[in-house]
Amino acid sequence: MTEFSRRLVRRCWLSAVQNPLQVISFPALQLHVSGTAMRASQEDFENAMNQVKLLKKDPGNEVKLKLYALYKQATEGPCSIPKPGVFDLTNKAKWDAWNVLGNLPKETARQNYVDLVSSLTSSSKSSSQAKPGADRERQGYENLVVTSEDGITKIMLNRPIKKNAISTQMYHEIMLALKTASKDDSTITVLTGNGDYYCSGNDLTNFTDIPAGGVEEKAKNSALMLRDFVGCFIDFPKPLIAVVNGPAVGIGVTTLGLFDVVYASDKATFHTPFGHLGLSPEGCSSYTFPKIMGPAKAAEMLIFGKKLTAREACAQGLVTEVFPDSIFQKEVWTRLKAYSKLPPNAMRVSKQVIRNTEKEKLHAVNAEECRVLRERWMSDECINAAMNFLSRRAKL
Ligand SMILES: CCCC/C=C/CC(=O)SCCNC(=O)CCNC(=O)[C@H](O)C(C)(C)COP(=O)(O)OP(=O)(O)OC[C@H]1O[C@@H](n2cnc3c(N)ncnc32)[C@H](O)[C@@H]1OP(=O)(O)O
Repeated sequence: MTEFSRRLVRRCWLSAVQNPLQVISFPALQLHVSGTAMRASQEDFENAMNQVKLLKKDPGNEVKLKLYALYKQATEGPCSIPKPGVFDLTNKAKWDAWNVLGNLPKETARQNYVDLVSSLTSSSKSSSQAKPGADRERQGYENLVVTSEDGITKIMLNRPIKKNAISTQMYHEIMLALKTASKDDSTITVLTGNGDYYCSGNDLTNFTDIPAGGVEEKAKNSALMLRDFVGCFIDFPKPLIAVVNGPAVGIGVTTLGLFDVVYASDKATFHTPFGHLGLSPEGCSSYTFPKIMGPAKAAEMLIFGKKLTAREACAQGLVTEVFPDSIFQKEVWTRLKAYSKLPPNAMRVSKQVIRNTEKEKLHAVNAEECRVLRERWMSDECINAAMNFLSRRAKL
C-alpha cells in the first residue's frame, strides 16, 4: 500500500466518523427480516424494525450505522464478510460498525437494538413539538430561510456553524428557492448568508459520500448538479442581488458574476482558492471575471487564489458598493426596499436586455467548466487537498 493509499484509507474512515450524515442513506435502514426464529424478544425486535421505518426524523448516520450493526449482529452474528474497498465508503462504514461489535451475543444485540429504537421514538415525539423544527418543515428547507416581504424574496443560507458551506442538499434547496422566487410575486430576489460568513463555498465533505459506481459516478453526478445549479443563476429572470454579509469563498464568489448587483460589508473578503484545492473555476467565472476585471486580475484570483478585500473587489468591479459593517444591513435593506417598488416589468425587461445576449455563451461556458471539473475532482491534487482540509491539516 502506498503512503497515498494509506492516507486515503485513514481519511475515508475519519470522514465516515466525522461526517456520518454524508455516508449512509436513510433507506439503508429498511432491512430485510431474517426468517430465523428467535426467542422471547423476537416480537419486540420486529416491532422495533417497523418503528424505525416510521421515524419522521432522520436519526443521523451515526445512529443508523449503530442500528445497522446491531441488526446484523442480532440476525447473523459476528461480522465475517470481506472488508469492502477503500473507495466504497458507505459499505466500509457499515462493515466497520458491524465488525466493532466483535462477539457480542445475538440476544444482547437484539436487546440493544430494541432499546436504541425505543430511545429514538421517544426523542422524536418530544422534538416534533419544537416550533422551529415545525417551521422549517413547513417551509421545506433544512439549510435556508426564505422570506418574502415588501416585494423582496430573501434567500438566506442558514448553516452558520459551517460558515454556510453548501452541502449537496443545499445546492438542491437553493435551486428550488431560485425557481420558486422566479415565479413568485416579488420584484427582486436577494441571496445572503446568516452568521459571520456569506458562504465558505462547496462543502468539502460532499465528496466523501461515494455512490456504488465509485468516484467516477460521484464526479459525473456532481458535474450534472453543478451545471443545473449555475444554470439557475444564468436563467434567473428578475434582478438578483447578493448581500455579502461576510467572507465569501469558492462558488460563493464565482457566482457573483451572475448577479445584477453585489453589495458587500467591509468585513467581506473574496477568495477562490482553486489552485490550493487542485480545482478549476466554475460559476462561469472563467468568462465573467476576465470580462469584469480584465484577464490579469482574474488570473490572479482564479489561478493563484489571491484573496480580495471588499474594497479591492469593488475596485475590480465584482462588487457594486461596500458599506461599513456597522450600517451594512440598514443601508442595504433601505435601498433594496426602495428598488423593489420600481415597476417590476420594466426591471425584468431591462435585465433581459442587459443579459440575454450573453445567455447562450454563459450556458456553454458553464458546460465546459463542469466538464473540466469532473476530471479535476478525480485528480490526486484535488483528493489530497480535500483530505488535508478534512483532517484539519490545512486551512485556506
Ligand atoms: C458539487 C459542486 C462543487 C462546486 C465547486 C465549488 C468549488 C468551491 O467552492 S472551492 C471552495 C471550498 N471551500 C473551502 O475550501 C473553504 C474551506 N474552509 C476553510 O478554509 C475554513 O473553514 C474557513 C476559512 C472558511 C473558516 O475558517 P474558521 O477558522 O473561521 O472556521 P472553521 O473552524 O474552519 O469552520 C467552522 C466549521 O465550518 C466547517 N467548514 C467551513 N467551511 C467548510 C467547507 N467549505 N466545507 C466543509 N466544512 C466547512 C469547518 O470544518 C468547521 O467545522 P467543525 O466545527 O465541524 O470542525
